[in-house]
Amino acid sequence: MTTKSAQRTFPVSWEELHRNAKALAWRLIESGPFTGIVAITRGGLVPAAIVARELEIRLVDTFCVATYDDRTLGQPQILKGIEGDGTGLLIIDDLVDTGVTARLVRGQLPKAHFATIYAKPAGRPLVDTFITEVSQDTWILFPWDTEPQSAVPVAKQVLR
Ligand SMILES: O=P(O)(O)OC[C@H]1O[C@H](OP(=O)(O)OP(=O)(O)O)[C@H](O)[C@@H]1O
Ligand SMILES: Nc1nc2[nH]cnc2c(=O)[nH]1
Ligand SMILES: [Mg+2]
Repeated sequence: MTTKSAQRTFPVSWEELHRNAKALAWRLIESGPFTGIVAITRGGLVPAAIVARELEIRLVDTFCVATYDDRTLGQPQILKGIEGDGTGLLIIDDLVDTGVTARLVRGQLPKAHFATIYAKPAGRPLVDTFITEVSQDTWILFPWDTEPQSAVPVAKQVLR
């Protein structure tokens, strides 16, 4: 999704992220066992760490791909892939939006199980397991991309 079409933001706290990643682990129990986890960098790193802890999987690798520059969708660039067809592997990313990243990774690892915490409608058919669906015009703000700052008082925000 590009900046122009994103109309609302959905901030996610560390606590919420942790809770949702644990919920994902619970759901994935039925789809395993998995021989290892592949985190899609960078967004999949934190969710993959939590799922690896919950599923007691110590073999964790990365599939390094860059699709967005800030909020602008581009051509996905593979910086590091994974050998093989993905048999027995669990791929974790933070979300699917347009599905461009997921389509690329699935093409490389067709036998792997693909899981995300969040899914938007366009990317949803590309994910095997996810926890929360958000609308296509929502931009999810992850805790690693945000910092607390002073908020403008409500009275000052009201147009008179
Ligand atoms: O379904 P799509 O439209 O492909 O969007 C989803 C991808 O976009 C983000 O990654 P990004 O390329 O921004 O890199 P990052 O994970 O390093 O932040 C996100 O982490 C997913 O990997
Ligand atoms: N942080 C973030 N990255 C994205 N990449 C594609 N869609 C999104 C989104 O909604 N939030
Ligand atoms: Mg990513």
